Amino acid sequence: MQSQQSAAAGPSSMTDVGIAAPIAGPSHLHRRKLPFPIYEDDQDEASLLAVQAQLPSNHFLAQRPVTPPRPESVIDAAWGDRARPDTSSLAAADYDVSVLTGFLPPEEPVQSLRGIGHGWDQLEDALERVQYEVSMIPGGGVGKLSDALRESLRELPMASVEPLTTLPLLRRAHTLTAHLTHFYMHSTFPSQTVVPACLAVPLVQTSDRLGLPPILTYADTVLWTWRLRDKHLGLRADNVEMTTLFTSSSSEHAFFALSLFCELHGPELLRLMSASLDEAFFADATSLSRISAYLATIAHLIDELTALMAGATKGEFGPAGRERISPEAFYWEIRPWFNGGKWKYEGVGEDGQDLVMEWGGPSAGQSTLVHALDLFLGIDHAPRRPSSPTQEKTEALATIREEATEVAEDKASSLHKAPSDATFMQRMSHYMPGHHRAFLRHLESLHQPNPAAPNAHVLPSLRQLARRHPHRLGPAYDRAVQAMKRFRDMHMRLATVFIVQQARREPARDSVHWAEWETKRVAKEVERTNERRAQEAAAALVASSSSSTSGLVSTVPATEAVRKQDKIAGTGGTDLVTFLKLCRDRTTEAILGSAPSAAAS
Ligand code: HEM
Repeated sequence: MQSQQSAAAGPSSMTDVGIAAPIAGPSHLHRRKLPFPIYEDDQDEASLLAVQAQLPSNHFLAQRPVTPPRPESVIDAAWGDRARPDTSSLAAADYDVSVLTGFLPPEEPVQSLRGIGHGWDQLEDALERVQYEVSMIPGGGVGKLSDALRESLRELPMASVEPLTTLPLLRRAHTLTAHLTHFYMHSTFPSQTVVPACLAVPLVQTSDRLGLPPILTYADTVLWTWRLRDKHLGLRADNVEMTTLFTSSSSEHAFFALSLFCELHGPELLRLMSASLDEAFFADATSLSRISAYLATIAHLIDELTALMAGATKGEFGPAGRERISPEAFYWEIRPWFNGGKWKYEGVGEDGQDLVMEWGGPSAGQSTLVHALDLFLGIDHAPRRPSSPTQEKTEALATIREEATEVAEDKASSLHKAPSDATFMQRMSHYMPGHHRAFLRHLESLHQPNPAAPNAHVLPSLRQLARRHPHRLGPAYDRAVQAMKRFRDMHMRLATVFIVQQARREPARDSVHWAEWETKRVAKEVERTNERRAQEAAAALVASSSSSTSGLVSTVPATEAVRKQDKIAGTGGTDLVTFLKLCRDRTTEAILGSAPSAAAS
């Protein structure tokens, strides 16, 4: 285990932060002399940053939240010291990552805060009541909670964070208050816009201690929301079940279990990454062949994640191949509970004033595991330099227009806008627990010069090594990146089946979404009719005027509202198809072309 101070000084690999590598590796050889000069990447970072700064805020990379991340300084240092001894894993407390469970907590999450007092019993009771009521409402219950239950949520006691002295207790408190908040906000349709103080205050306080935003996150719905069926068998796919659901349906259970099963691959992936970085330190012939072998296993494990997702599109995944997520239930009944939004949080300001914040809902895009793989392989999601002056001009114009809209919107609220230079992946990292975000930062820092020790060796990234040794390492590197590309190809298919296709289908007539869907359908119908009439009129005009050569064929422009409605947003609020395709394309770009199948895949 490593202290925060020495981690900041820049340890040479993940092993240094406590991700001990049980895989036979040469960590005892760390004193060997470096056999190569420091490799310089040829990217012009300054001009890339300049381009990032121009991104319009509705760009896919400027994905929600628009509320800036909460500063790390809000994490109470005194509390941190008290909580640290409780991270009783073999991994570094600094990063809350375990060799045995990866980004999942090393022990079964706390299932309930009953008995710790200070109002938490009432919150647990309320969760049980609301889960029961929703489970009895056909169609998922979004927007259909009884007034009495909604009222009772508003009148809960203000739970105190005082007894939450350990990470496991805080995790449960966040999961509990975030779920209750989403139950309350989506209890009506349209949703509520004010988070009552009894939910907002403990949610914000636990969020600040965990380095999370005050909204439901991937950590609340996957990482911290499981229990073991048999306590003696330990954490494995056939011995785990999800808890704290919205609809209690088997589809919702399967949806979260899918991500959990992916996370179960975390420990092995992290060990292999760690061992590879240890070897990268030397990069001699032996090390390169070891890294190649590790990369082959990494590619195989990524393919297992892809296979899990392939099973999900067929409705058969999991240990017994029987897990099934109904795409309709996911889209119309489960997913609406996750939605974030621009909400007023009562009483959470420094002087107890209300604050308006806007956050997106949970998404597996917040999985630290996938971000770590991208960082490890050097798959770069940062915005690229515009390829032509015209494109640059278009982006600049879009920025100006966006800024004008933002100014108008800002007048109406106390909302702060996020800087537009953050990439989607960076933004998603603000939805990760603070420790995991710090882990990613640490991974990045491994390959950057340490200002405190300017003459110290900078560890080459795997990509840099593969470029330096195209014959020895290139093919293995490319195969791992190709595995990530297959993962993203399959993920796009998943998003198509579960979101794009469902958005085109009619919801159930008794669903709260039906009226909205019908309005949109009618608007589209009107638009199509108008376009057809305009074309017919133009054609008639051309036919009747033999002298006309100008071909004045025009169409009535579609209304902006309809166009906006046509955009299908992701669970975290992105323009889905464009965004996921771009993530896939960035992965393809990382392929060096060394593997035999590189060109073909
Ligand atoms: C039915 C299952 C799934 C659906 C419908 C789905 C949908 C989406 C959507 C809509 C996005 C766009 C970003 C957003 O708006 O949040 C996204 C992003 C993402 N999802 Fe999923 N997802 C599913 C399962 C998974 C699983 C199992 C993983 C793996 C842990 C995963 C990993 C990611 C990642 C890493 C991103 C960021 C984009 C990228 O890196 O390619 N998703 N997902």
